Amino acid sequence: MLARTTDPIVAIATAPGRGAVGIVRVSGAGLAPLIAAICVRPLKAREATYLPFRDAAGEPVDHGLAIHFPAPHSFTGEDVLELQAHGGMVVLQLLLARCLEAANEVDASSGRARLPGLRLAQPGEFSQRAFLNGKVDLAQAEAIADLIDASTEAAARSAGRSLSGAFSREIHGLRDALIHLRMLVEATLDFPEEDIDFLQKADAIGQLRALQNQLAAVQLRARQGALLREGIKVVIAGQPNAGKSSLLNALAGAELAIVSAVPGTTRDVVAQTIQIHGVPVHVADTAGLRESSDEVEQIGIARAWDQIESADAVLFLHDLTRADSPDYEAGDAGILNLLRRKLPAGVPVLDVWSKHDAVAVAQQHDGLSLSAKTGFGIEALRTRLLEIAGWQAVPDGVYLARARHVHALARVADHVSLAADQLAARHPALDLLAEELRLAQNALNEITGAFGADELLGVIFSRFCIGK
Ligand SMILES: Nc1nc2c(c(=O)[nH]1)N(C=O)[C@@H](CNc1ccc(C(=O)N[C@@H](CCC(=O)O)C(=O)O)cc1)CN2
Ligand SMILES: Nc1nc2c(ncn2[C@@H]2O[C@H](COP(=O)(O)OP(=O)(O)OP(=O)(O)O)[C@@H](O)[C@H]2O)c(=O)[nH]1
Repeated sequence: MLARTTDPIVAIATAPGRGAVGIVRVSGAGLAPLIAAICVRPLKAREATYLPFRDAAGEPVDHGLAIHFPAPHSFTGEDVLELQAHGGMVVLQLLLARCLEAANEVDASSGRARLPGLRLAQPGEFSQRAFLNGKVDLAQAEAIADLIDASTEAAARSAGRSLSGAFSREIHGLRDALIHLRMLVEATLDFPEEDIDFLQKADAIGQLRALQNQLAAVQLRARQGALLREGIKVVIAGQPNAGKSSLLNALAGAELAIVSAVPGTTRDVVAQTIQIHGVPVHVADTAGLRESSDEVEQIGIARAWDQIESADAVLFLHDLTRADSPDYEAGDAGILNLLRRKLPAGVPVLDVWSKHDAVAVAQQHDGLSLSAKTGFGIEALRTRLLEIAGWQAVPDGVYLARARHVHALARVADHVSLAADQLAARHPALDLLAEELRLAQNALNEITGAFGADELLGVIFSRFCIGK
């Protein structure tokens, strides 16, 4: 875990490797003495200045652009210095080392180190400071990481939406509605002579219902967003030669796994992430399941079972060309039995009939028939996978939410629903009602990272006159 500190920090901000430009970024308080040591000229606030970056002997390490963002108007809210140099790893390492060295040099005018305590930043530390200094809330800070990690364009777009605060604004809207309700309930508690009529007059039930609708809409979008971020894991399983590797290749549109008529070709797991309408689907091709005396094949089969046990969905392949052989069918039935026993409840197993092109008369089977060779049925499978994933296109787009947000929202919904039960009761227990609403707000606050009960008190006292 990242501890909360205010030491000055430095890091290479750009990706490792070669690039046209690379950036070394420093954040902390009072960077002026450091800037004076490295930059040959003073820097104007938030203005790029082209100059040599000097080493201890005054020799240029590189020529580049330096920008000083004085606090609080920077990414972190602290003083930030950016050295935008040429993007070679050695150059950037030299600049990084130069920053650490210059920080420890004694400044002639003050007799102190130029930037005492400058150290390498830990992962996420710049963003953590942006959060601690109120530049972004927790959901936005997470969106920065998600934007960088986005594996599909849809995921990147929705992370961008969260970063700009669209998700946080929805959470704030819910929070305001909750605070308003709590205010009514707490006032009723504090001034018992107002009793339950007061809640009725204020249409507390109507307000709670509106809140529930609003919450359901946010939950839907957050769930879809979490799906875009995390995707689902689909495992292709079946007997040897069923066409598993061919199906993976057809879905991926590339020759990833070896296809051959020799049963037992695939040994290791071959995994590939494909996109279906922007949803990342992590597909794993596995070794054909059968009794085997081959040691390597046994290891492959054990790995196949490991994959199956962590799947969100299993595609079970049946070879149509062998479907009328009783032995083959008995083999499939046996594996399916085992599969259902090993899989956690709720994980769907989709029966997929392969090699549709190779049979003269297409028999009717439950499930999906397809041909990896001709592509027949592949689109239908992709659509089916999206359904299994629970994907729904949401108008106005989704926010790139995390499982954490989805869980927090579910807890909010639970508490709000318990509050609704109380309110609907003939004799509502106001203290329980107030407590459920308080817990709902706490769960909401976990999403944006806003805590503090004073917030609520502030609102109550600003709107209610105690003398009333
Ligand atoms: N060169 C560079 N590019 C970058 C970053 C960076 O740190 N350096 N970023 C790093 O992630 C992102 C941009 N994030 C930033 C967020 C806020 C401020 C900033 O100066 N905020 C001030 C002023 C805002 C304003 O003028 O409106 C502030 O919040 O007060 C800068 C970068 C992406 N591009
Ligand atoms: N006609 C036809 N043949 C197919 C199709 N899919 C796979 N095959 C053939 O079936 C054989 C086995 O295919 P693979 O994809 O290697 O099967 P697998 O299930 O991965 O096999 P193992 O690695 O042994 O578990 C190969 O000869 C493929 O060419 C298809 O859609 N149509």
